[in-house]
Amino acid sequence: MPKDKIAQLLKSPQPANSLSKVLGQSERVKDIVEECADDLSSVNAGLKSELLDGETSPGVENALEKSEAVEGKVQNASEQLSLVNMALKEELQKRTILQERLAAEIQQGEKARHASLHDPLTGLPNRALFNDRLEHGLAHAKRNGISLVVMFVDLDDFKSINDTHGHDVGDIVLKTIAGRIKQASRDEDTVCRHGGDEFLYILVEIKNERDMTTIAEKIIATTSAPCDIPIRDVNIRLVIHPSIGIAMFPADGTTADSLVANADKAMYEAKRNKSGFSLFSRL
Ligand SMILES: Nc1nc2c(ncn2[C@@H]2O[C@H](COP(=O)(O)OP(=O)(O)OP(=O)(O)O)[C@@H](O)[C@H]2O)c(=O)[nH]1
Repeated sequence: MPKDKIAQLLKSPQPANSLSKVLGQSERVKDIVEECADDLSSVNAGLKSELLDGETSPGVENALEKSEAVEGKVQNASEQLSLVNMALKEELQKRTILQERLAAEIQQGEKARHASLHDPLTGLPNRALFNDRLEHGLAHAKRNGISLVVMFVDLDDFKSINDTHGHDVGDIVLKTIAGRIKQASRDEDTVCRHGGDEFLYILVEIKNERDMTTIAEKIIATTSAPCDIPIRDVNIRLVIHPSIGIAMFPADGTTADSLVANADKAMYEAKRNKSGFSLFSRL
């Protein structure tokens, strides 16, 4: 279901709420009618006892007949109202169940949408969402004549962590590093898990090479901070270094594919040289 439709559904007055208001009003009317029936009943009982005592004026018998007829009608109305209110209650229950089901389905749809666009291990956007954001970012950059940067981040010797300490420790390291890079990024930028130990980072409106360098150094610093991981009563300290390749729109590529491919090439250069990061424009 489209997002705006879901928002509209959630904002619109809940049908069960308005029905519950109607039911409340109807219950109050029923109470009043029942009160009237009781009042009439006691008036009529008084009139009857006067008739039996023979202390009546000539019109009383007539009045009692009419009043008893009204009492019957009011009682009937009260019974009818009881039936109406019972039907309203049933309808209210049905609508409440439907509303709950709809809310659960909307929530499930949202969860499925989130799962299809995010990496289950790190919670970061996945490749599909990254591609979408990159296409949008490029369209925006082209329209406004501004820059956009793609950074390709790959962890060095990550395989040895899995091999030495096991896959579970490798997973904790990936989650930790993902969280750190995400925390170091600006809200308007996108960090995604490209797969394995690779992350992609889209930065918008980077003004110059010095800014790119500063950000790359920040990612290296946050990634390389020691990871303390408790396993089976011992604490192990791991230090992971990244290699980062940087490609900038429009100088290093004008399409999503070319920017990612060129950032990847620059990353390999950084890995080869053990330089931390490398700019595609300098290869
Ligand atoms: N724990 C864990 N490991 C993963 C996951 N996905 C991929 N890997 C492992 O990540 C490792 C990636 O290794 P590579 O990038 O090929 O090699 P590397 O050791 O990092 O070496 P360089 O990249 O050359 O520095 C492989 O051993 C994969 O099995 C994951 O979700 N969890």
